[in-house]
Amino acid sequence: MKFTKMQGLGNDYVYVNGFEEKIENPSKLAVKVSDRHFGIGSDGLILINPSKVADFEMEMYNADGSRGEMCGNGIRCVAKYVYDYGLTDKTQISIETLGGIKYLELTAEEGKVVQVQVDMGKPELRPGKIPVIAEGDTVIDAPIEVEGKEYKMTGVSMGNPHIVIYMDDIDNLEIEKIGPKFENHKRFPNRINTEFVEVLDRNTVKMRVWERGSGETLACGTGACAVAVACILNGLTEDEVTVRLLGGDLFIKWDREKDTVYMTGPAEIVFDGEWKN
Ligand SMILES: N[C@@H](CCC[C@H](N)C(=O)O)C(=O)O
Repeated sequence: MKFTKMQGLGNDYVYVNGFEEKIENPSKLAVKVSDRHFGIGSDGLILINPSKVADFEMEMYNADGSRGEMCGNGIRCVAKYVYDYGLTDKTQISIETLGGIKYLELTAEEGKVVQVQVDMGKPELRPGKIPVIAEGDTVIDAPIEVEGKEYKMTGVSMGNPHIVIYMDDIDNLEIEKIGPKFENHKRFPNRINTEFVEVLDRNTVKMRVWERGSGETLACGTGACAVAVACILNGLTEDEVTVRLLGGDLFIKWDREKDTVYMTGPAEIVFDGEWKN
């Protein structure tokens, strides 16, 4: 099986061209290839497939083999893959995901994509749609008890489920201890991606993420969008936010008139390879 290892701000996946390769059990393959000792090493697996309703389809799996509806860093890499490897010559493309069809604008230099802007769509705030078990129409600054401690969460779906938790010092957070407690908390029927956030100023925030199905990653695109939406809803930032992640910065804008979120960031190819297993 031919594959390409790609990363967006260090959030790395194994990409397989579904036009050429037929994968029988992608969930099982995701677990194998993601292993950083016995596999290729990645946060998961992404298949790039033909689509009947868009230019391409992105089929995304986490490192534990579970399916993710959307992947912000992954979708920018899919855009780079299809352009750089000649599957399209368009710089405006659409990609079908389980979280809806996304529209992307590619910036290319000397025939290679260097940056991608993604229209990530409308943030979903209704608890039942995220899903979060909660009373009311939204989950904004709402209490949640984890391991005997009360936190305040804001819930947002960007096609996949997120909660945002504000903290003073995320650098010293023992995320591998607390992350799984949020991920598997009984109030999240589909588990949850959790972003831990420090607000730096009205246009800049810093975050770490514990991803559903993959653990701590260096960046999460849908997570950065959820964080920007949460910060704006909580009155902490303006509508344009630079989100500082462990792997680098993402630029997020919530266009309130169109009620859509734009994410801009890089995508890179690490290497091509052949999987023999
Ligand atoms: N890293 C991704 C999100 C991947 C899916 C997520 N773990 C889930 O299960 O929803 C991103 O960049 O958005």
